[in-house]
Amino acid sequence: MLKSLLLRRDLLQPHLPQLIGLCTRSPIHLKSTISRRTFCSKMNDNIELDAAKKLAAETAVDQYVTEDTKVLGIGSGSTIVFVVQRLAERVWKEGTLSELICVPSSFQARQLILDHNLTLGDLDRNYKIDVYIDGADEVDSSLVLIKGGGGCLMQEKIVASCAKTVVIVADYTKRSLRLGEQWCKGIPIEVAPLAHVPVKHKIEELFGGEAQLRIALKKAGPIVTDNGNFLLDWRFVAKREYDWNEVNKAISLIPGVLETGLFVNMAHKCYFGMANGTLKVQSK
Ligand SMILES: O=C(CO)[C@H](O)[C@H](O)COP(=O)(O)O
Repeated sequence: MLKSLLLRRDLLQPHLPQLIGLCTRSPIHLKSTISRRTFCSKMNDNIELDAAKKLAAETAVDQYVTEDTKVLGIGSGSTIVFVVQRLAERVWKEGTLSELICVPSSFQARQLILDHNLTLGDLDRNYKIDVYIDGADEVDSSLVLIKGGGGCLMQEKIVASCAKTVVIVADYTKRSLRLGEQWCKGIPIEVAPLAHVPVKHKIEELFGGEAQLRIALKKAGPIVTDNGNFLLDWRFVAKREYDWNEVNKAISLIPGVLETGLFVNMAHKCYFGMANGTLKVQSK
């Protein structure tokens, strides 16, 4: 039928505009146009986000890592990749920072240090850290951080606590006035596996909201941290006023809680790469 129609082009010709209109308006066509557009705008968002991360990361490295920096703590996440790349450039292309030792805060950070041929340190030998650079999931106006979206909060907090200066690098989506404005996945809390249910209920009773066990995507069951523990993501009550210092202390005291993803009074400076290619710096 189609073949015979195509052969009679003379008959089809006058109706072509309507036919084309029909085709372009068909739901399937519309759907694929929309999904192509969504795909493209997601791609653009990612390119913009990566540029913002890179700018924040490179500026922090260039301003905070000098020949006097002997030991540097390396955080975890996607922004940290740009930090390590810039460090490798400084060491291998520019021939500087030859004595720099890097202390990792996770399996990922350790791999990054090794992959870039930087000198790997550890807290046994390098427990005095000059500068710690890390990303964050959200940073409020007082530099209180939510960390642990990538599941590495416990080692991150330990390494950060050994540093004289803690510098945060992030893209513009992490910047907020109040916690919860940007990051809606909750505050990560690392717990001993056998305690995940009692800890969940205690947090909810004390502070409201809901604490959920983090489930793996490509494995059946919960996410297991680098330290062999589970994670709860506590979605607090967004409208409630919390004193994050007090909340952090209270949650840390619950038996079975190993660490919280609330970093209070730890960060000294935060570099945000903005969507328009500029940089915003926030200090204590
Ligand atoms: O806390 C972290 C990992 O546990 C990361 O620093 C945080 O999730 C930010 O990651 P990214 O740089 O990918 O946005």
